[in-house]
Amino acid sequence: MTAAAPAPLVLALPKGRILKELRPLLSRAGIEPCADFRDEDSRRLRFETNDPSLDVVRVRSFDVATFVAHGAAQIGVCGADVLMEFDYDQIYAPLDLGIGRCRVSVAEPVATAGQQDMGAWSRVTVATKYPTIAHRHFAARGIQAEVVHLNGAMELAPSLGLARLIVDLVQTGSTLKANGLVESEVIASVTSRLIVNRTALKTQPEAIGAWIARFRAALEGGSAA
Ligand SMILES: Nc1ncnc2c1ncn2[C@@H]1O[C@H](COP(=O)(O)OP(=O)(O)OP(=O)(O)O)[C@@H](O)[C@H]1O
Ligand SMILES: O=P(O)(O)OC[C@H]1O[C@H](OP(=O)(O)OP(=O)(O)O)[C@H](O)[C@@H]1O
Repeated sequence: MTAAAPAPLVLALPKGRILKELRPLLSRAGIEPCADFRDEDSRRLRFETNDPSLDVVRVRSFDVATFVAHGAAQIGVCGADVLMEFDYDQIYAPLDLGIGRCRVSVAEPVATAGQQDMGAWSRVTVATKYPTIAHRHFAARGIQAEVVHLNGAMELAPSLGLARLIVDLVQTGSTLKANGLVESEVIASVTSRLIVNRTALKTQPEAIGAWIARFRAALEGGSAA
């Protein structure tokens, strides 16, 4: 009797902007998801690849970290912003993929920028989808952040009286500008990372180590397939 093939490893990929930038790197790493993966209308969430030992799942960027932290996916790609927000100890991030380059910043209305001394504040209202990062950032300055948790369109919050400041991602700055805001402080630089589940890496070091090596080779410009 032949032994059953081991279950494929699961690679969690974020839908949205990172995925677009990631496609060439996936190809260089020799990963070709099945045709449905490219079909944005497909309702499938899990896809086979050209390698029977690897399946891909397509989830929201924040959820990539959750799937990998819990070992539901063994490997993933997500932004350093997401890793900072959750700080999961089960996640090991061995590679900076150099894509999804942006920063997590504080922004405020351009009309009142620089007019107030933040050092004198004890509290501030902040709209963000990064409550932990915001709390930590302002706490380090002795300011208690009262966070209004939004999932998008943070830029509307100051003008509509929801919060004084926002903490959000900035790349070109055009979203801030279009909404009358200005970047006042950079909290951290962000790129996307390859992440792996620590337990999976311990129990399947060869298989997962080989995928890390393939991504590393792909980054260095060679084809790893
Ligand atoms: N303007 C940007 N420029 C570069 N990278 C960005 C930018 N905005 C977000 N990112 C990176 O892409 C990741 C996903 O972005 P975001 O949370 O906006 O999701 P999305 O691509 O809009 O898709 P979804 O909201 O459906 O998950 C972020 O965690 C961040 O690392
Ligand atoms: O500095 P910029 O180049 O303007 O980029 C910044 C914008 O990009 C991200 O939003 P995204 O486009 O992903 O929309 P969403 O967060 O509403 O999904 C981020 O939340 C900012 O709104």
